[in-house]
Amino acid sequence: MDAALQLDGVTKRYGAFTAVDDLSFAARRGKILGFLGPNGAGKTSTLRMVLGLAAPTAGRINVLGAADGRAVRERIGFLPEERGLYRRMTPVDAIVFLAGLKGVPTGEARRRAMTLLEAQGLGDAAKRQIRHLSKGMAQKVQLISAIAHEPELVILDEPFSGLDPVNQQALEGVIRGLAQRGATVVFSTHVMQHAERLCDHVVLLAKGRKVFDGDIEAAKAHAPRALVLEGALDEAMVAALPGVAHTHAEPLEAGQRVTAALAPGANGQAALKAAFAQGLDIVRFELKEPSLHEAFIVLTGGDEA
Ligand SMILES: Nc1ncnc2c1ncn2[C@@H]1O[C@H](COP(=O)(O)OP(=O)(O)OP(=O)(O)O)[C@@H](O)[C@H]1O
Repeated sequence: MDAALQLDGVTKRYGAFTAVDDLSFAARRGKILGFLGPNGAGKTSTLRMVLGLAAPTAGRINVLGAADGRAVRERIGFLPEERGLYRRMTPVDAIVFLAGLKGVPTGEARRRAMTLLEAQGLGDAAKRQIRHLSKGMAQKVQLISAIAHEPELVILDEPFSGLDPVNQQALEGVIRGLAQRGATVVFSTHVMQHAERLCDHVVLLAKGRKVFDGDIEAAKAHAPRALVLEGALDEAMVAALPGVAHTHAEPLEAGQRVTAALAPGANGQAALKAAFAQGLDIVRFELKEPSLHEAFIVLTGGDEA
């Protein structure tokens, strides 16, 4: 199987409420999959079913050849959304203990723990009790404890939450490193910027249903590109340019900024050429690609991430 993880028609109901609705997708080996959706979309419920912490109401899961994560737990690394480690243990001891549960001999686990802690700038904190570490440091230790047994499949539930921008960037580096050494990474997030930078593939979930499955470029193609013009402009003239679907104007100190959303497939260069040909008083222009966040809003029908 080319996929490390595959879901077919997976549904999870809590009583009459459907949290995950007929969900199918696959995470290819050695790739980074972003599992995206607003709060309450069903991401955690899905990951819990993959791990075998909850049973699907319907559908099938194949994770590293097993029906759920329990039979292959030594080959999976998991960072839960709820954080917490043994507060009176040191980072090294916590990592060695958890790696030991996954079959890594103590000496080897200690060596890996020190290497990973040092790589994360936590060499000095390695032998202090976890309760004395900052929240961000403790979170890094928890991440390390999820990957010290060198799992084939790494599942991270909202790994960026609670980290400052510097540590978020460091975590992006860790995730890239995991994929470079051949691991499959699945991470959930409601922050699109991380997914946009990291993912080979994204699955978007809204209210339990999959609304998109594909690469970042394909996701972005769902949102309009825009031509942004600044100057002493007449909004109606911009709206009449070829390929412009609708416009939005904001006042500037001098003149205004008109953002013209382009119709699907419209040629932005042609619209810009026409703007100059018509003598519009343009002092600045930009052809703007949509962000994944903008695509997400279109795909979820305005359900903000
Ligand atoms: N054990 C449960 N019993 C009843 N409802 C639940 C249970 N667990 C989750 N839900 C509901 O299912 C929906 C999906 O929750 P889930 O935690 O899977 O979403 P999520 O996408 O991970 O969101 P978040 O990022 O907020 O954790 C939510 O409406 C939640 O209230």
